[in-house]
Amino acid sequence: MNVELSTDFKDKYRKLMGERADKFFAAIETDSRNSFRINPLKPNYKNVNVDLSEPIPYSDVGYYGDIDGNSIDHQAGYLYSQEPSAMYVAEVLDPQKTDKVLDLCAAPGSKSTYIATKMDSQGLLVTNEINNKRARILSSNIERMGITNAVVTNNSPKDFEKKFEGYFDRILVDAPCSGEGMFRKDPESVKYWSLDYVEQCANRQRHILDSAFNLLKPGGTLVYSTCTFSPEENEENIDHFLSQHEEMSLSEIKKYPGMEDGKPEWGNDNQELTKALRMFPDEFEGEGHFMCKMTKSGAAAKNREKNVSTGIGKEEVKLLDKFAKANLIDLAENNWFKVSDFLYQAASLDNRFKSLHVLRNGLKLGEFKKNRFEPDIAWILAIEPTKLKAIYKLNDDQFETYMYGESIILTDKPEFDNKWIGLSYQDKLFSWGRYSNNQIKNVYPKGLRR
Ligand SMILES: C[S@@+](CC[C@H](N)C(=O)[O-])C[C@H]1O[C@@H](n2cnc3c(N)ncnc32)[C@H](O)[C@@H]1O
Repeated sequence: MNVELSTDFKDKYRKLMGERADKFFAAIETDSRNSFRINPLKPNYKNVNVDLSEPIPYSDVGYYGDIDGNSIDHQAGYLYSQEPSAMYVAEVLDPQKTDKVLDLCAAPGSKSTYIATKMDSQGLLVTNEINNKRARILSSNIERMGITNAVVTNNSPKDFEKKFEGYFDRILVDAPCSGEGMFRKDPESVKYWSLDYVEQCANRQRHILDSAFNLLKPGGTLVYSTCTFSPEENEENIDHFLSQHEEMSLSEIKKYPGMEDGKPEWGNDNQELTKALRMFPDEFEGEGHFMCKMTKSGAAAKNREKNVSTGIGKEEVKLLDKFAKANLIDLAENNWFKVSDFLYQAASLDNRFKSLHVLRNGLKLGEFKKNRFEPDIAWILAIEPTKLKAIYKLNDDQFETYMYGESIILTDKPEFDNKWIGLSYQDKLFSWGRYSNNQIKNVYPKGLRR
């Protein structure tokens, strides 16, 4: 790996790290180790074509190794690529199944998707990204992983303050940062780095943290993380934040071998900062990271939720019923919610979400078209296979054909005669197929085809 560290960077860290600096610079020059997660939200989730012999010690779902982004395992949401250090953030946040969780800086979604699996897709996960293009990538990752408890929003942290004061039990601020910890994974990022850039990032992070404070319930938990080494963006910022908000205090984080304490000497000599956690690549098998966990004191006020109306008319219920009778074993009403012609199983019906730019609220079931209902890819990626009347198992050639956008011609008459069937490959549901006249018509979204 060829990482050209600037003189400013080297001088700064020589001063901060003393004798350790050369070992630290050398580690940034070495290759990083890849890792990935399996997805317990999927049926038979350990049935994947990857080596699971090297588990990551602090994660039930993380493994060292490489994955193929074009494989069925990836395409059907059984795998998610995430580097080892970043995996620990969701473990530190420790979301519970009844929590309302906010991931404030969430794209592309590696931490949100981990959080959702830890919540078993229950409770509420609001996953937000300020940048629209990145928010859409976040939304597609939420879909691929079969997550049903997430509201995906595209807002600035400030936008939340209007309606969501004291709303969330747990908040993650995985802050936009100078990315020093990612230099060896993404050597291009070295080019954007400067001493001024670090200052700009630190300033932006202070604003995001202040919003998070406003949105956190008394008694709630806030996790702050960055993938950078700079004291300004880590210990200094947290020391400043604690001095501004006396209700907030740091909590201990369990440290595994190679993980280090936060550095009080880098944060105004605040000894509480030893409770924070640092990962440096010369001591830890992962990229550079900082994490800390804080609690807000006080008792939570009663949360009065006002629900929106679901917006579904009698005609639409009939169309859905017709679809369900023909293609499903059963369909129980569950938070149905209509947005223009699209039907969702909402993650939240709380009226307050009207004030935000919501890209996805829960599970997108499908679309009402003229006289019919058509199911969405999101639904097949989240559905329990036993709920479908028919699943057609594609062979290797048929899978290739389908991924290239073509229909499947059946030579024998199949056992099913319903129109919408689940398609699986290597026992993983990945798409709907529309059956008629001995053909399975291709309905795989164009953006996902090869
Ligand atoms: C470190 S990345 C998040 C990575 C993500 N948590 C994950 O694990 O996949 C930080 C994100 O913050 C977003 N961001 C940039 N400026 C922001 C701001 N002022 N407020 C909130 N988020 C911002 C960036 O677009 C970026 O997607």
